[in-house]
Amino acid sequence: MKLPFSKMHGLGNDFMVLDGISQAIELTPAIIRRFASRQFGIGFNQLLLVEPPQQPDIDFKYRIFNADGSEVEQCGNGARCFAKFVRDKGLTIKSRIAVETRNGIIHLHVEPSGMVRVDMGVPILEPVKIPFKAEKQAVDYIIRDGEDSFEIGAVSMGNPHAIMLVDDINLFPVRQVGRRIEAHQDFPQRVNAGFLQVVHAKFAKLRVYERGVGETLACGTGACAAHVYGRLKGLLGPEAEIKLPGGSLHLSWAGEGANVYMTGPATHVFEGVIDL
Ligand SMILES: N[C@H](CCC[C@H](N)C(=O)O)C(=O)O
Repeated sequence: MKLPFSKMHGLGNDFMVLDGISQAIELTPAIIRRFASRQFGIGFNQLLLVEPPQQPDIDFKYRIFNADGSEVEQCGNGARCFAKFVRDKGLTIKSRIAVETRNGIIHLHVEPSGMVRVDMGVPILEPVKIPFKAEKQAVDYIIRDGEDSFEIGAVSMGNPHAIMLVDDINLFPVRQVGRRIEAHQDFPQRVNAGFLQVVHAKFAKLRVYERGVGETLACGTGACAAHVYGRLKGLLGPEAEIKLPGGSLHLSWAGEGANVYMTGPATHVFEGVIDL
């Protein structure tokens, strides 16, 4: 079977995007891992599968799979690319799109500039819902790993994030520490590990070691979670630019109980066909 796909990215966080509306597609974790391989397949951080909605008044459903084949709840950069994909493919003419993911409904607005503003919903801070093993909800937690202990924030944007403040993201051993946090026993579904350097109240730098992938050039939900943690620590204001290695996102969060808004680009790279 020939499988057409679009290759896209959001600030270098790259995706294989599939239209599961015009064609029925059955994927297994092994197939996803093969497609994700940059030597044996297409190469991507996540695979996005667009499907018909299952709820009324919702335009689409989209499913998200990490390069290791695991299906996850949310993807911020992916949401922006999804919005561009469904419009470019003529699956909708709307510029305001409601989409169902594994863990909630998000609302997208494709602006005239082509930038996409995503309402990512209300961040989840209750440990059991992240999920994260903690006695009670707090701003900061200490997790222990062998001889070491790490101070982190824990936030879910539908998917789990641990965020650590660092002095200089370019000098910090993100991959070594990220790998240990991703697999830490206190996160029963593993976790995305963000490393945040606050420059001032409106600007911060971030690197993310993503669950199921490793370090990526950008992580949209990671930027949302980092902004929330930076706000809770009193270090970031309600509007902030967060710069990742692949580029910058604009974040807006009024505070606890409010929705997080993320604005950024979505880029189409090429169309392809692969043998399934
Ligand atoms: N690795 C993430 C999913 C993709 C998130 C990231 N690519 C984004 O833009 O939010 C997880 O396992 O929860």
